[in-house]
Amino acid sequence: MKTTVSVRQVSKSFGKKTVLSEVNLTMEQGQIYGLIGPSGAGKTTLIKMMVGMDVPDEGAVNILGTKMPNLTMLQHIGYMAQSDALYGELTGEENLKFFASMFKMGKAEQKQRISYAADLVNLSQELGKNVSAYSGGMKRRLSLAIALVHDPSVLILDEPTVGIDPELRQSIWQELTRLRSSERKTIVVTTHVMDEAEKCDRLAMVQNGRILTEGTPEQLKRQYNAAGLEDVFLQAGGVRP
Ligand SMILES: Nc1ncnc2c1ncn2[C@@H]1O[C@H](COP(=O)(O)OP(=O)(O)OP(=O)(O)O)[C@@H](O)[C@H]1O
Repeated sequence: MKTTVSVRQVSKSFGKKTVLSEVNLTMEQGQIYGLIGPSGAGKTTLIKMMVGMDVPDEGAVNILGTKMPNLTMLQHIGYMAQSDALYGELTGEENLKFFASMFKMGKAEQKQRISYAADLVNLSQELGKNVSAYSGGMKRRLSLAIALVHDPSVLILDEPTVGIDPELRQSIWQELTRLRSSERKTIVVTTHVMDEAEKCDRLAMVQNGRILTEGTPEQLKRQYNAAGLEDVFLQAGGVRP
């Protein structure tokens, strides 16, 4: 197995508040890796370090063997932030073209990738509309399409399915699973939804900037003798005995 994302002894504070404390994680090619934990646990801060938008005070994050932040790595990383960074006055298609143009891609490939990404999130029929007229769910879908448009080998998705209806959520997860299995992508995803956590190959439970526990969903349930992941989480966090 090839390690694609490596987080080593990462600590981070904002002022006096310690947000991450000696975090170690290893993610591999062909793996969906879930980060779960309560609001404010430090998941987004960790993800921003993977993307290179923030730097650790201590420790290091490596993506595909390269220490982050590193601008050239952006070609290999697809990032979907928690809040959508879209141009409202442009159409969906223009947004996709704009982001695609930042990457090395021929015209024909760009067209094919835009059509694939828009199809995947079921937006093909809406691409001509200005994004300011999109619903919240449509904006999330467009953000996901943008994260995928340059065919990155590492996908980092911060709560990708918030505001997306159950049917599309299911088809997005089907596609994430296919990208993992057929294209051997590494997919890092944060979620608050336990049935999405069940679909991950491995999970890390984050609380107060520390990794409480880590493993496959099955391992975690066995370790805590729990029926479901929610129970594991409550036990690991000391909420339930
Ligand atoms: N730039 C910043 N300056 C100061 N504090 C920050 C900054 N960014 C994050 N924090 C704080 O760090 C803590 C962790 O935030 P983070 O966004 O990483 O949590 P999270 O686990 O992603 O939460 P959620 O599930 O709600 O997205 C919070 O207390 C937050 O207020």
